[in-house]
Amino acid sequence: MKKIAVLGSGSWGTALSIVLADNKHQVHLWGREKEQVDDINLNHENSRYLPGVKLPQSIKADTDLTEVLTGVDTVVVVVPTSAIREVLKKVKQILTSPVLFIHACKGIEPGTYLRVSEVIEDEIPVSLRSGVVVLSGPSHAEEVSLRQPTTVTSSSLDLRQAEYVQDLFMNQNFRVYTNPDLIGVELGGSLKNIIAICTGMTNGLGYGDNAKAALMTRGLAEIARLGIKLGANPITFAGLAGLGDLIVTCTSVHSRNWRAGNLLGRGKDMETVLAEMGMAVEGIRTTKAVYQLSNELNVEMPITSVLFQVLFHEKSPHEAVADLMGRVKKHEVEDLKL
Ligand SMILES: NC(=O)c1ccc[n+]([C@@H]2O[C@H](COP(=O)([O-])OP(=O)(O)OC[C@H]3O[C@@H](n4cnc5c(N)ncnc54)[C@H](O)[C@@H]3O)[C@@H](O)[C@H]2O)c1
Ligand SMILES: O=P(O)(O)OC[C@H](O)CO
Repeated sequence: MKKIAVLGSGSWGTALSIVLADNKHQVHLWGREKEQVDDINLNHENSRYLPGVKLPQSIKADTDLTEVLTGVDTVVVVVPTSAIREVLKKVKQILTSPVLFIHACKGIEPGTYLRVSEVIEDEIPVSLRSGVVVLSGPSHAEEVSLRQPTTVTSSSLDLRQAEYVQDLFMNQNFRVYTNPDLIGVELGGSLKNIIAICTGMTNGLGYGDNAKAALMTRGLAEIARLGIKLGANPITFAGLAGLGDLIVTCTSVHSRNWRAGNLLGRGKDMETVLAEMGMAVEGIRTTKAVYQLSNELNVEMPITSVLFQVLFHEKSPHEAVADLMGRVKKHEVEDLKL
């Protein structure tokens, strides 16, 4: 049994805490909202993010970050990527000895184009980290919290640390594979959100499964194209952190990215959509980062590019579809550049 700090008491931080508590680890969950922390401690529920789910009584929540970090050597970071730096800056003020950072976030930082493991390395001095591991894959918090069968991937530059994380989380409902391709695993988990917004949007426009399959397939081609350029192993995109997560996010009503896209497709504006969601929609920031990065690297990403125009330059979803369908003719496989 280990004492583990989980930073972020939203949907995914809470669901991962359930997995760790089921594995008999002592979970100390940090949340910034007192109301939520009290709900977890007193009612053993997180009714704002996972209504109706009973949490193991062993999970203790706290708003005091120092308290949560005391005596731990393993820290799971599960806040939206927009909050990562802010949280890490607080963490490094508190730590006095190195900890293993596990992150379960899916996004790319606009401006720097850094993956979350790179943001951790950027913010946390070597003297305060013993390693960085990502846990990613097709996993909706709503299903994990009900202990439904789920498979994910643990990845790190140090395979032994990925295996350590595999052992921490793995149980009969939650199967964890390892993959040494940190770049591919982080990119797969982040970039699928862009495509999920698009599939939600086409559903919102009234289009069906043909459009969804087209976006997922051609979306995977452009994810792989950028990934290969950045040094990822192309095979990773056929695995859990690639195709697996693309499927689960593009086809599920649980997905916040899909739902946000769906509302946009139904004609709602971005401000209304974000207010209605009230949860992290990672794909929006990631679209901006990836659009800019792909332009800098001269990697063709037509789906990301039209979504960027919809999200940030008021292109209508109808026009975006017309742009994609009216592109010059192409060879399919040659276009993959694998
Ligand atoms: N929800 C899922 O099913 C799921 C699955 C896999 C990965 N993820 C990833 O996990 C990450 C977190 O997503 P989530 O679903 O838990 O989001 P969420 O919207 O459900 O919850 C976000 C949590 O972060 C907290 N937060 C926001 N800004 C903060 C800040 N500055 N300081 C401290 N806390 C802050 C919020 O209070 C909230 O508790 C995202 O990168 C997401 O892509 C989510
Ligand atoms: O709800 P989403 O769209 O953030 O997706 C959640 C997970 O990333 C699915 O694996």
